[in-house]
Amino acid sequence: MIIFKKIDDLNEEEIQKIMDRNKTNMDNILPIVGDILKNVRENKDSALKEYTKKFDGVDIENFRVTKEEIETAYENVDSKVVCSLEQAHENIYEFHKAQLDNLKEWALEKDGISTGQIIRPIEKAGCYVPGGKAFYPSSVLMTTIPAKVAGVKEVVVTSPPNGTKGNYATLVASDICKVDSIFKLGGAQAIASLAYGTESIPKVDIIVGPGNIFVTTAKKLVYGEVAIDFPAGPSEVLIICDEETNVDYVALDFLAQAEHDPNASCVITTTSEDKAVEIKNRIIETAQNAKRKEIIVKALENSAIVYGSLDQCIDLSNEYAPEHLEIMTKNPREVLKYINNAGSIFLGHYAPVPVGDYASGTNHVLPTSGCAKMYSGLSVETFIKKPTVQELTRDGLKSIADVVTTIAEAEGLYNHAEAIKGRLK
Ligand SMILES: NC(=O)c1ccc[n+]([C@@H]2O[C@H](COP(=O)([O-])OP(=O)(O)OC[C@H]3O[C@@H](n4cnc5c(N)ncnc54)[C@H](O)[C@@H]3O)[C@@H](O)[C@H]2O)c1
Ligand SMILES: N[C@H](CO)Cc1c[nH]c[nH+]1
Ligand SMILES: [Zn+2]
Repeated sequence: MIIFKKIDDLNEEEIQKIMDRNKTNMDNILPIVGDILKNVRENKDSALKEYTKKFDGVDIENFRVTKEEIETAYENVDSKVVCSLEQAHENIYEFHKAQLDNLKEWALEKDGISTGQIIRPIEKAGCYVPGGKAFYPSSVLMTTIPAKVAGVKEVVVTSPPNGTKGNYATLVASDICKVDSIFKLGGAQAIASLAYGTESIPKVDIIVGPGNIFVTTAKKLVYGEVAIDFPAGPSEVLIICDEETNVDYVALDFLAQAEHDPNASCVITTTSEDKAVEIKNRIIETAQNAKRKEIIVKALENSAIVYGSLDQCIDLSNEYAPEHLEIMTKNPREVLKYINNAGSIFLGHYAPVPVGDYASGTNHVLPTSGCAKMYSGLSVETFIKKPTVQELTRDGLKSIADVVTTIAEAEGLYNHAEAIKGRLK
């Protein structure tokens, strides 16, 4: 645990340490990822093969998953898993369909000037599905369902090959989601291939999905060449507690996030020192016998428990802008009124993050490392463009002509002014 302290006693360095969570030293990562991007851009499939051998230990001839591989995947996945993926699909689809239904085209009409916004999907989306320290068939659902609901024509998935057999449940989830193509390819090289295109991998218009530091850095570096969703790196949770909070639940939820990655981070804020001590002891005790203990112990090092007034807890949470925020206080809806920055918010004692990770319907691809200050999680809107439209009658043009020509001439752009004047002669 990096910090266990009263909020009032935190110095600037300690606050910064909490806000920085797991910030990896980018001096080491940037050159590695930069080289990967350059190599893939220049050498395409041959570079992809080289990196897949180097980082995933797999010799690969064909990146594209075949029909036969999908059939084999179904044979190897428990029918209960298939059913659960289908049920989760239903809930996630329903939630995202509601997002689409609430996205409206609209128009304004004023003095012969009609303006408005229309809605159009992005045409090609690449969905990155992680597969390093854990498998993420659920991320197939979370990335491809909103794309499909938005009306994206071509939705492709890439995920690390994980041995020659691939990750069966990821393939099954992709089939359930009617993904157009699936590729056995992970890491920064997968992001590069989707950004630039190779002999095997199509260039896309937007790349979305979570991933480790290599994947997230690659996404940031190809931004501009393609659209990206936002940085969705190592998982994090901040839990706001008070005297009423059940400490067992806090410990469980802490571990559920920590098990994702040694770089995952968890912050607990609570209203008294006694409660903070109780929570700390319970977390340490629970971690002792936890599965995936090795990862959890490392993630604990990126974590903090702090205590102060409820207002201070809320302020700290807003400043931290967590990927997931759990409010396990007496009146969570009251606290919610003051929350400004969080990727996804879980209220009360019976809404642990894993329900949103898998099946309640909300999306689990969420901004990390403070990006919830400026981004929302993945949604149908991520895959939607909103071109503006205008149409003017002659009278409409007349009514606005003076304003337009005056500003155009003030900018020295006389031909802009003429485009108006020439029509009204
Ligand atoms: N924020 C979100 O919405 C969200 C959702 C789900 C998961 N996650 C996070 O996604 C991450 C998944 O990470 P992961 O590692 O399990 O899977 P991953 O697929 O992101 O990364 C695995 C790939 O990383 C590459 N790689 C590994 N070591 C490398 C090295 N030394 N140099 C270059 N490339 C290397 C390999 O190519 C490998 O295929 C976790 O941090 C998890 O917390 C975030
Ligand atoms: N908690 C992760 C987002 O940080 C999402 C996830 C997928 N599977 C399990 N959990
Ligand atoms: Zn999770």
